[in-house]
This record gives sequence, structure tokens and C-alpha cells, in this order.
Amino acid sequence: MSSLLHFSTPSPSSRLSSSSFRNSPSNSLLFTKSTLRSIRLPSISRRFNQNRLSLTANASSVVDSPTTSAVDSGGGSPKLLLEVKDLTAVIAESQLPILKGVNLVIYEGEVHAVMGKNGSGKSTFSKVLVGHPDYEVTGGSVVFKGENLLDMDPEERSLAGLFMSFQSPIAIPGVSNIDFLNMAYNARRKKLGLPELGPLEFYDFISRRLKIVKMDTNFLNRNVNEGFSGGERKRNEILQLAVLGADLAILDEIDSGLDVDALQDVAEAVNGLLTPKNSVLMITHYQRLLDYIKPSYVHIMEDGKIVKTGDSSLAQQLEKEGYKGISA
Ligand SMILES: Nc1ncnc2c1ncn2[C@@H]1O[C@H](COP(=O)(O)OP(=O)(O)OP(=O)(O)O)[C@@H](O)[C@H]1O
Repeated sequence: MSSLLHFSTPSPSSRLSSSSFRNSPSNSLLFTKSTLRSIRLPSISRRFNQNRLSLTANASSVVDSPTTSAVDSGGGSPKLLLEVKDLTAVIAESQLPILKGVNLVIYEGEVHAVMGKNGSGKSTFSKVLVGHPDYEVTGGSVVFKGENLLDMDPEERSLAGLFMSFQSPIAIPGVSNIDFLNMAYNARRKKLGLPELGPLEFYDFISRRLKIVKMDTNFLNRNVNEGFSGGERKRNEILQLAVLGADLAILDEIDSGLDVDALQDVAEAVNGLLTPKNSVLMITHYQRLLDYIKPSYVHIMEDGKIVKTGDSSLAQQLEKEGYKGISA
């Protein structure tokens, strides 16, 4: 288990390269290629296979996802979670402006949907929030839970409670899902000063999380996203969210590639993870997702800006009339 390293906040000199970011299955934890190569554990998945039948639930030693459970769940008015002011960003390589002054405020317990034509900047916005190195912020501010998000490394953002499910989750050959999730989960616990969960405790914990997303245990032993269908990858992203928890989950087109039953399962899983203390920012093209995950607000993005905000009726109007029918 000694190879479970590299999870502490990287120093500025060890900032992750853009290729390592792209090779991460989610921003929940960023693995450098060398980190991934260094995973030489007596594979947890193999041990689980051996021990599975003799497992007994040890619920008392298992806690909920740390970021969410660590948050005070007492009453009071909802707190400000994310405040984006006049955010502008360019593509790092070409310096082409994509975000041209995004403003958005999210409070705890809210679900925000961002819609907009292809190429309007929705994915760029979400990737800028998680610190994707393909983009450079050129102006504005982003405050997350009272902290300047733009000052944080991608890994710090994740450990602070930001999760992003990518539009096209990538595979990590040679790393099993359960090993990956166990390491990511323990990295978070370590960050929170909690003891790490051993393999058996983690297996018990993750088994319950698998039920939330209605995934078969076989997926635990398969390499991260390797050979997964598009829908299975999306479901696996939600499993990562269910395991790691998040104060703000950014879900980029989780509905794409899902059959109708899978869409319902994934939406139910997301709804099951929502509490009055956490929030979701989801990017979607279709009203159908919003039938299952009810948004507090719907935003329309156009040419790198949010040009209109409304309630779910805005998405219904869009479905009927298209973007031509929506005037800013
Ligand atoms: N890394 C990049 N390199 C070059 N161009 C990029 C890059 N990232 C984004 N763009 C361009 O920025 C614009 C916005 O892209 P983005 O993916 O944010 O749009 P979107 O609103 O999410 O679109 P869609 O609905 O089709 O997913 C597009 O013209 C895209 O080609």
C-alpha cells in the first residue's frame, strides 16, 4: 500500500501537466502518468475477490463521503457556495477568448442547469472551474466556499469539494476501478484528518454506493472505464461522485449516451446524493434530464456568457421554440 502516494497537494513546481489532467478519469483526483505506473499494490480487487464471501458488514467503522458529511448539516439559511464574477478565459495555446464575462451564483442546496448552443462555452466554463490547464483565466473572480478558487491547483479544488464528471470520461488501463476509488477516497480522508479505510471496510462502503448507481460489483474489478460502454462510463462517473462526495458536483452532459432506463437510474442516483448542503451544476442540451433532476435555475449560455436565467419553464420553452425563441 506504500504506493498510495502523490496525493498531497502538489507544490507549484510539481503542478500537473495538461496531459496528466486529460489522463484523469475525473478531476476527483489527478494522477500523473508516473503515479499510475507506480500503482503496484497487492491489488485490492484481487484480494476482494478472495475475501468477498467471508465479508461481514462493518458499518460502524464506515463513514459517509467525507466532503459532504464534514459539512455542518444544521439549520439556518443556505450558504453561498460559488460566486463567479465577470469570468473571462482564453484557450491557453492559441489565446483565443472563449469565456467572455460569466456571472453565476450558487447557494447550497441548489441545482443549476446550463444550456446553450454547441460551442457556446459550457464545457469550457466547467473545465475552467476545475482548473483545466488547457485554459487560462484572463479576468474576473471565482469564490468557492469563501476561498479564491482560481488560486488553487486542480487537486486542491477537488479536495475542497468540487467534483466534475467529464463529457467524455477517459479510461485508465491497468488500474482497477476499486483501487482507483479506494485511493481517491483515502486521499480525501487523509486530507480531512480521518483515518484511511482498509480494503475490507472500503469494500463494504463501496458496495452500498454501487447500489445507489445500480452498478454490478463486476465493474469494481475492471480497469477504470476500460471497455465500458458510453452509458457505463457515465454511470461510473456518478459512482465516483457517490464515493467521493462533493459540495458542488459539475456534471457535463451526463445524459448523453444513456438509454432511458440508465438516464433514470443516473438521475435517481444524483437526486439521492443531493442534500440541502450540496449543489449540482449540470450542463445539458435536453429538457428530459431536467424532468428527472429538477433545476432551481436554468441558464442559457451564448458566446461565452450567461445571457438568460430562469426556472425550469425556460428549458421547456427552449425545447419547444429552440434558441431562436429565447431572447436575451
Ligand atoms: N482546448 C481547446 N482547443 C481549441 N478550441 C477549443 C478548446 N476548448 C474549447 N474550444 C472551443 O471553444 C468553443 C467552446 O467550446 P465548448 O466545448 O466549451 O462548447 P460547449 O458549449 O460545451 O459545446 P457543446 O454543446 O457542443 O458540447 C468551441 O468553439 C470549441 O471548439
